[in-house]
Amino acid sequence: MKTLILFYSRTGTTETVADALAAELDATVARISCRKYDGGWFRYLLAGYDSVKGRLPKIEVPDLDFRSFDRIILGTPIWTSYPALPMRAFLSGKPDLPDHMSLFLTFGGHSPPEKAEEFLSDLLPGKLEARLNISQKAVDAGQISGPVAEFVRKLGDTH
Ligand SMILES: Cc1cc2nc3c(=O)[nH]c(=O)nc-3n(C[C@H](O)[C@H](O)[C@H](O)COP(=O)(O)O)c2cc1C
Repeated sequence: MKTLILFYSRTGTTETVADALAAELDATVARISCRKYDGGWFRYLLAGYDSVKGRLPKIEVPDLDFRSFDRIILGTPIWTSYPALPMRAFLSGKPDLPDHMSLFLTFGGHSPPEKAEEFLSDLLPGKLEARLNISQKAVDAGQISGPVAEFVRKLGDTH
């Protein structure tokens, strides 16, 4: 099964999970970039401010034919209880995505991930096949192999 993992990551946490999933699934990994929020504290504050306002930024998306993949797994951090703006900007462009979509979120821990999950799933066609929420603390502590294995198992159950 040809799998794409498409993620946004400002500080590397979501990227770590993307790489771990890619290794398990033999998947292609691609990154959505957004220069506006790259950097230190000022960019962090700007990201938070824009997120509260719902101000979608300009992003760079890899030039890929998304329909050529059997399934896509989207990965994003949570910002102000919502999916990070670069992922929201990507989906608001109504990309032509396959029916088999899954999702993973990373978060700092001060908000439950369900709201961001529902927000994203409303922007996607069809039902999500598998979901994974993982805290930055777990990623930093290297405690992701269990949740990653569980997510991969769920994906396997759907095909
Ligand atoms: C602007 C901004 C807002 C955030 N808001 C939340 C939040 O509402 N709830 C939460 O649990 N974590 C929040 N976080 C923490 C991130 O979700 C967490 O650190 C994430 O793992 C970072 O992923 P990354 O390293 O891939 O960018 C926020 C981070 C940023 C930069």
